[in-house]
Parts: sequence; structure tokens; C-alpha cells
Amino acid sequence: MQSAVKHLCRGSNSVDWVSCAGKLLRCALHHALGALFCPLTAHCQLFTDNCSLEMHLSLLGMPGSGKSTLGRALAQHFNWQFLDLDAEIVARAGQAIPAIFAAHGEAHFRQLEAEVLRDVVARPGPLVLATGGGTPCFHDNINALNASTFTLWLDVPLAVLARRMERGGAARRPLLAGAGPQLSTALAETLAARQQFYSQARLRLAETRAPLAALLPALAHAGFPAGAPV
Ligand SMILES: Nc1ncnc2c1ncn2[C@@H]1O[C@H](COP(=O)(O)OP(=O)(O)OP(=O)(O)O)[C@@H](O)[C@H]1O
Ligand SMILES: O=C(O)C1=C[C@@H](O)[C@@H](O)[C@H](O)C1
Ligand SMILES: [Mg+2]
Repeated sequence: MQSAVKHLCRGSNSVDWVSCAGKLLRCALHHALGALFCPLTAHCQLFTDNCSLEMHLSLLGMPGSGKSTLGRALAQHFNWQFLDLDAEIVARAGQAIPAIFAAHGEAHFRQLEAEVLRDVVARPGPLVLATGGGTPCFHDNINALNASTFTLWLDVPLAVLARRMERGGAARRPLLAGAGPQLSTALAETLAARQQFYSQARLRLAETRAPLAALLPALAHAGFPAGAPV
């Protein structure tokens, strides 16, 4: 319970006491409900000692770093819901991402992204969230993420990202679509600007293709999910 309180109360730079108080209150409610209903249901996991309803996991990283791939695998492992923020934005806007950029520009997209992010992290969980490549870098989103989720940065080498993009990923990414032969330079510049935000994640995974079996102990060692054996 102690580590759950620590997790719930942590923002990236400071303790967010208002959101902490709200979460602790909800946590207490879940525990009370759990005590009442656990003997009657098969869903005791929802009411475990670490208040797992609040423990979202979010994946951060450059385009092509593996957020969706690893996110889906983690969600399957924990038996949690998987959400892709880009997909949520597309559903909200009723438009594909390149169309949103083309019709309204990046500033509008970032506004929408920040709004959808706040909606998503406020949902009951737990869920695994793959963020968009730029999500942590705008509108104080990194603090919103750190306040409500355990943040994991997939820090994949630039050469690997470039290879993955060249295999067809760049065209559907509006910010990289025009880079052409300058793709490596564009990726390097983008990462240089974003590193200060990504590096505020709780855990950094600096491997090209980390198997789940290696990631899970690293997560547990960093205190996620609360109460997991280290
Ligand atoms: N661990 C891995 N090992 C090898 N290839 C991987 C790994 N993770 C992802 N890939 C490959 O890299 C590409 C990008 O992965 P993925 O779509 O998961 O990244 P992403 O961060 O979600 O990208 P996007 O910016 O499109 O949301 C895919 O072709 C995927 O198969
Ligand atoms: O890196 C970025 O800024 C982006 C990445 C994608 O996931 C989308 O969120 C969008 O194309 C912007
Ligand atoms: Mg993805």
C-alpha cells in the first residue's frame, strides 16, 4: 500500500496534492467495495491492495520506437486494456492524422491531443497507453502523464528508427513525410528537441528490441505495478 500511495501521489517534478487526494479517496472507495464484493465475484483483481484501477502504464518515444507493439504485448500480459492515443484522436476528430494536420495545422492537432490525453488518463483502468511520438513535448503533457500513469520511454537508437521509417513509416507521419533523403537528419533533430521531455519518464528502456521477459523485471524494479515481486 505504501508504494501505491507513493505512485499515486507522484507528479514528475512535484507532488500533485489535489489529484493525489482525489485518487486516494477513489482508492479507499475501491477498497471498501472490494471488501464487500470480492467474496462474491471473480473480479477481485480490480480491488487489489495496490489500487490497480489507477495504475495506468504509458509508453513514450519517437515514431517507430515500438510503443504500439510493446504496448499491446504489455496489455496482453497484464490482461489490461490497450489504447493508442493517435487512434483516440482520430476517433474524436473523425479524420485521419495527416488530414487533421493538413486541414487545421499542428497547433490544432496538439490542442486536440492534449485534450484527448487528459480524457484518457482520467478513465478508470488500468490500461496501457501508447502515446503519440510528440505527445510528451506539448502542453505540459509530460506532467499530466507522470501524474496519472507510470511512464516508460522507449529510447531506440536513431539508426534503428530510420530503418523502420524507411520501410514505409515516414509517409503516414506528417512531420517526417517531407524529409525524403534527409530522414536521418530530421529524426536526429526531432529527438534532440524531444529528449528533455522523454527523459522525464519514470523508466527508460534503451534497447532496440527488449523482450517482455526482460522488461517486466525492470518495471517491477522501478515499482510498477505497485506490489509486483521484484
Ligand atoms: N521490439 C521490436 N523489435 C523489432 N521490431 C520492432 C519492435 N518494436 C517495433 N518494431 C517494429 O517497428 C515498427 C514500428 O513499431 P510500432 O508501430 O510499434 O512503433 P510506434 O512507436 O507505435 O510507432 P508510431 O509512431 O507509428 O505510433 C513496426 O514495423 C514494428 O514491427
Ligand atoms: O512525432 C509526432 O509528432 C507525431 C507522431 C504520431 O504518433 C502522431 O501523433 C502525429 O503524427 C505526430
Ligand atoms: Mg504506434
